[in-house]
Formats: sequence, structure tokens, C-alpha cells
Amino acid sequence: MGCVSSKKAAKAAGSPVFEASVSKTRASENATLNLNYVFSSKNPSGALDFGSKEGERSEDKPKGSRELKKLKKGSSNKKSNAFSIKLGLSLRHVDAEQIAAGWPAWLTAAAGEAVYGLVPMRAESFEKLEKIGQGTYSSVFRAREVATGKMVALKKVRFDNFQPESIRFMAREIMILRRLDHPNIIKLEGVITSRLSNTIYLVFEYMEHDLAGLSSCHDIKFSEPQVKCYMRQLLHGVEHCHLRGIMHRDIKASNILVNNEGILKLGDFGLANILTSKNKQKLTSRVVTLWYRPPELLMGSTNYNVSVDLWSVGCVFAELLIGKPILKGRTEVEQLHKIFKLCGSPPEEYWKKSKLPHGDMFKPQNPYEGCLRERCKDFTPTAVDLIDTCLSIEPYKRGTASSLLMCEYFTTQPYACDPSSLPKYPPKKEIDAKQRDEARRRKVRARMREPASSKRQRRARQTLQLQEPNNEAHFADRKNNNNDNNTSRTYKGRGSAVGREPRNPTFDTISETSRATSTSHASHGDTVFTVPTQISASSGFAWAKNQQDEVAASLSLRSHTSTFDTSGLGFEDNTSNLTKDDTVIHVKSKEKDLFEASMRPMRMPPNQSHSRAQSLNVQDYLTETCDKEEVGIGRGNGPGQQEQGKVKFSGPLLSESQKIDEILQRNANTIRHANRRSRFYRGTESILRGKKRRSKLSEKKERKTSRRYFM
Ligand SMILES: Nc1ncnc2c1ncn2[C@@H]1O[C@H](COP(=O)(O)OP(=O)(O)OP(=O)(O)O)[C@@H](O)[C@H]1O
Repeated sequence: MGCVSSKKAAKAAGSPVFEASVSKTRASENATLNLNYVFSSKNPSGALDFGSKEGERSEDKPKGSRELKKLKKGSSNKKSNAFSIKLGLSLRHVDAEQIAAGWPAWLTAAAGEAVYGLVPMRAESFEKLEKIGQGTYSSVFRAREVATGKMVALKKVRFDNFQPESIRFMAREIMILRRLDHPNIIKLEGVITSRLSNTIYLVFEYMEHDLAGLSSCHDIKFSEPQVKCYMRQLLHGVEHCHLRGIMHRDIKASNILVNNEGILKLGDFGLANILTSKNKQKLTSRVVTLWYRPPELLMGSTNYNVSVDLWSVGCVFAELLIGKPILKGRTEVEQLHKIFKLCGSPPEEYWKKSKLPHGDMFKPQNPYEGCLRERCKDFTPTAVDLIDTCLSIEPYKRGTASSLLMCEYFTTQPYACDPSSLPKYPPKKEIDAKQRDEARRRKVRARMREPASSKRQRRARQTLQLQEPNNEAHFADRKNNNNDNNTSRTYKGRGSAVGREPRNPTFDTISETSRATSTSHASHGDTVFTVPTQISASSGFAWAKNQQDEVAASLSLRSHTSTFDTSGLGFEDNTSNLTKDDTVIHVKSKEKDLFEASMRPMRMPPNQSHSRAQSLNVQDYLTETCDKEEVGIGRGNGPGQQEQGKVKFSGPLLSESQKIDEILQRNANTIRHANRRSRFYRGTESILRGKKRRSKLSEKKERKTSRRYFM
């Protein structure tokens, strides 16, 4: 597979897995440290397995990496100068060996243990095809392995290779992926880089779909056995992580991948962390994508556990049943409010017992009853029970992945179907859904910009069609006699689609403008629109840029001059979805990106903390609190980092005096105000357009004034 072992290991035919054992005693005795490669036959497949078994505690780290860590730790211990010098030499030897194996020096220096025992794959071995995913911290491409023709997914990870912290952070994903080996966890097949390269690609098995892509398709409706099948696989994957002390911390529909054999795999371990009994350090609460974030994190918990993942599993489960995300808050405060409205606010004892940093501030003055059962009345009682368990405000009530797998939902009929019996869909990814939304937004924008005369003409045409309902039908009939009136009317104006019913009716709404840039992938028997991918303004290569954008996101949403139409997004409205079909939202693409940035969990090294991530509505009344720093793998305290024991991104930060209702009221006011402002701005914009005849100079001046007004 090309990703196993170092030079020495590669020599050992047939047993590519090795462990590095280092004897400190021997090292001190001989005043030298040698890495002794102990070849093992535990993994004849040569997979990236470090020999840990199911159920082992997280502290059972890959022996090689643990020893390497010891070595590095030891090197900072200045007890014995002679020892340190020799140790330094040995470490340099390890680094040198890794560089010889083909790893770039910047990587081995900052995170050698992540790639310890691996040989980098070569970029030339792959033929890069189209982009299939755009994450906050990565771009994902489909690629073909030249030698075998096998499809893979290449994840180009964004980091700053001049920042050791940033590299270590990226390395943690590799380390964690290497610890996991389960049919329902995405498999890391290797890492592409070279000595001279400053980028890294993670090579994964290729998965055709993600759950966000599938569930957002209006023509896909999962049956109960199908949902059970997905949920069972998801919980098995989560169980595997949790038994190894790994919490994923970013479970969401787009991180759950599905292949054409119906096998589901949990992906994206970029935010995952290892819980150890020794590691008592506080964790950051700025993890998990907002819609899937549990209440304890929203209230700033820093000592949570694996049950955060079970909350997210509950959200995904409800999403599969409903067909869209169940809790779609736009800010942390709103998210929590939605949670309390759906699940009920916790009892008095919870608030008394809870030591959540912001618990007091979020306690509602009047308790909420919750309406989960009412909202889920169409589902079977066993399904509702499972959602209810996962969405327990109190983390311990969520049980464990193993206990959820034994619940009645899975043990009663109809049973989960076999993965192989699941339908085969054309590739469906979150990126496709995003592109559809973008096309829809463009269409709305185009309509808004349409001159009044053509608007009148269009309306007249529509009226005519209403008066003569058969007009279009006749037109289509003439083109295709086999079509019945309804079909031809449904697909009117779709150019090449006329007379051919596409399998996905959602494509109906693709605008004329977007069609110009879209292509049809006939090979899949369906239409896949590949409008040019919008690279997020916040997706710059360097960490620092990401952070600036995150902050800009929160700031700009408060005061930007965009056409951010919040109509219909009442605070009490549970249907507000800023990226999905059913929302009327006109955010200019840059501002849209900024908005999306505000939804993301923080995934950046703690030392990059010159800026703070804050959310739209809490912006005004946030005060900074500092929690102890989360130190996971690769997030050590390097020199030049922030003050020891402080983390600058932790939870929704609110001033002591504020109460939740007050905050919610202010939030609602802010949104109303933004709405009014955006409507007014739109009006101003059209006036400005109408005055195009004016001289360029005066128009410029006017724009300047209007812009200044809305800054
Ligand atoms: N192995 C794979 N096969 C096919 N598609 C994949 C694979 N891995 C990831 N993708 C696609 O790429 C998208 C982004 O990948 P990933 O979640 O790993 O990146 P990320 O930068 O961590 O994203 P985010 O910021 O959304 O968490 C996924 O939603 C999925 O659609």
C-alpha cells in the first residue's frame, strides 16, 4: 500500500508493521538511544495498524509514537547534559530517517510521530479528478490511482507549514485515523507529500455520497429499515471510536459518508480528540458544528466526554427522518434556545448541580416544556424514544453508543435492511446541495436585478399561462408526443431536459444563468450541476486568514451592508435554514461565506488567538473569559504561545448579569433591525441603479455616502 513502515520496515518482507521500542535504561546505560524496530506479524495486511485492540483505553497509544514522544519529552529534560546531547542526536537520527523516507523536514520537526513508520505516497501515483468536497479546512478531490485504477479521495489539508502548532493540529487527524480500524470508519490509506512539498494530501478510500447530500435530495425518501441500517452503522462506528477513548466532536450529516454498497463510514476526524484518564486538562467547548452541538458545549463545558457525539447522532437521526436538520440556530444563543424549545429546559436540580461556566446565564426564567414528541408524532414510538435519549440535555442520560445499539428501535420490526439492499444513487454530496442552493440564490438575485420592463413581460407571460393552462402542454406535446401534459409542464423551459423527466425534480429550480455554467454528467443517469465552486472567503490557506475571516464573519453579520434578507426568519421560527432550499435568503456570496464561517466549530491552534470567534448576536455583550487550554495531541504549549492555561475560544462568552430571556430579546431585536436595514438598503440600491444616467462622479459620491451610512 506504500504507506507502511520506514526504510527498515520496508526491508522486512511480509511483515510490514513494526513497533519501535526504546529502552531508557539501556539508553542511559549505554549513553545512547537506539530505536529498535520490532517487527510484528499482528497485521499481515500491512494496514495502518499500530496493534491496538478494540476496547483498549486511549492511553494505549501506538507504541512507536509513545516512545517517540518520550524521547522528545526526555530531550527537554536537562537533568543530564550528556544524556540530552545523545538523545538530541538520536532524535535527529529519527528525523533524518524520516526525511530520508521522503517526509518534508517541516513535518518531521513539528509532528514526526504522526507519520512515524510511514512512507509518503507520491503525487504522481494519482490522477486528480474533480473536486468533491469543500470543507472549512480542506478541499477534497476524487482521484484515480494510476497503477490500479482504484478511486480514492484526496483531502488537501490546509495549514500553515511555518506554524508548528498548525502542523501538529493537522497531524492529530492523521494520528487518530491511524488508531482506528473499523468498517464504519473512513480508512486512511496513506499520505501524499514529498521532501520539497509544502502541502499534504490525505488519501482515503472513495465514498460516493455523504448523508447531507443524500438527505437534502427531495427525491430521496428513506424508509424505516433504511434509516435503521444507516443509524446502526453510524452507531457501530461511533462505538468503535468511543471504546478507544476517541471523541469525534464533529459528527454531522456531511461527515457521514456512504458508498454504493450501502456501507456508511464516519469521516473527518479533524476535530477529534483522545480522552485519557491521565489527561485532566480542560477541553475547548468550541467544537461540533453549531446545528449538531450539544447544550453543555453551548454553555461552555470544558470537561465533557464522548456523550457530545451522541447528541450529534440524535440530530443526524432526526435529520434522516425529517429530511432536513432539526435544530438550525444561527448563533449559539439561538441554538440553545431552539434546543430548550424542542427538548424542554432541564429541571431545577440540573442548574443547581451543573457547574457549567455559563449555566446561570442561560437558565430560562420560565422553564420550557419541550415539544419533541409532538414534532416527531409521525415517527414510530421506538424511533422517538431513541431521538429523545440522544437529545437528553443531561449528558449521562444519553447512555453510550453500545447501549443505544441495544435499544428497542433496533430490536423491533421492521429491522434494519441489509446495506447491500440500499438503492444505488448517483453521487450525492453536500457540495452538490450547496451548489444547487447557490444557483437558486443567483436566480433570485437575477430576478431582483431584472429591469422593470422585463419583469412586466415575465408577469404577463405567467398570467397568460395561467389563463391558458394548456399552452405549454401543447408546446411540449409537439416536441414529444409521448409526454403527458403534466410532465411537459413540469419541465418547461429546461432546455435539454424538455421531454425527459429528470430523476431529481429539485433540478427544476436551477436558473437559466446557472444552467449556462452547468454540465450534465450523463454517465450517472442524472444531472449533476457543476457550477463553479465558490471558494469561501474564509478558506484561505493560512490559519491566520481563517481566523480573521471567522471574526469578520461575526462582525460583518452585525453591521454589514449586504442584502441579508431575514424576512421570515423570526426568532421563534424553527424552519430557518440558511443553506437549504426552503429559506429566502439573499446574502451576497462573500457575506454568505462569512455567515457560514460563523457556523463552524473552531479548528485552529490555540496560539493563533489574536482574534476571537464570537457570534452575531452575542457580539455586543460578550466579555472575554479564559479557560484552561485544551491540549490534545499536537496541541502542546510551544514557545511564543498564549499564556499558559488559557484558551481564548471557549464557549459563548456572556457577561454575568445577562439572563437568557434578555439575551434572546436582544437577539430578536438585532435580527429585526438587520432585516429592516437590509430592506432599506435594497431600496437605496435600486434608487442608485435608477440614477445611472447621472454623471459617474456624482454617482460614485452617492454610493460612498450610502456605504458610509450602513457601515
Ligand atoms: N473519502 C471520501 N470520499 C468521498 N468524499 C469525501 C471523502 N471524504 C470527504 N469527502 C467529501 O468532502 C467533504 C469535506 O470533507 P471533510 O469533512 O473531511 O473536510 P473538512 O474540511 O473537515 O470539512 P468541514 O469543515 O465541513 O468539517 C465531505 O462532506 C464529503 O462530501
